[in-house]
Amino acid sequence: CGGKEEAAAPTLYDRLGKTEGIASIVDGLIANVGAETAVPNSVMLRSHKPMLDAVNGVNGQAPTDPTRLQRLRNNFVDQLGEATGGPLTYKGLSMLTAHRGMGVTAKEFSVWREQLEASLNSNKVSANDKAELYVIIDNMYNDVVGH
Ligand code: HEM
Repeated sequence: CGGKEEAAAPTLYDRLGKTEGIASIVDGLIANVGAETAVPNSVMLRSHKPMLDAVNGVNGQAPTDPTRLQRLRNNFVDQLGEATGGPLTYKGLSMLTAHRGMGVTAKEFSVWREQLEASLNSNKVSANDKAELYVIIDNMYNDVVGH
């Protein structure tokens, strides 16, 4: 070596491509969830309808909260950017508070996780890095499901 500083091992945040890579994963997840809400017998539509209605407007009415999805997206990027060891700071609600009143079911969680998996695959995240991210995600299961 000989340098003054050892290079720190890359964090999961680094390996996912830093903020840009995480944003791409989150945008893919959101696109996949959005597409799933449009299929017949969608599993995700029930829980997401209030947000979709607020963003899109109902029956030709103006949207009541056009930036709601964008706020969720930015909060999610911050949350993962922090949880994977990056320099971002999550400023959103706790997972329990964010999902309270939604009554998210185990089935809904598992379909949501499939949308995440598809985004991780299209972003070419390695099996190892996916496993590490799923530890973080699955730790939140009890705060997300059943409230
Ligand atoms: C571990 C898994 C999950 C994580 C990490 C997560 C993360 C988040 C985050 C960060 C927010 C925004 C909180 C805020 O803005 O303060 C949020 C909101 C939301 N989540 Fe999740 N979520 C997860 C699972 C789910 C599942 C399984 C569903 C439904 C099937 C779901 C539906 C929603 C909806 C509908 C909102 C929001 C919002 C609104 O009304 O604006 N989430 N989630």
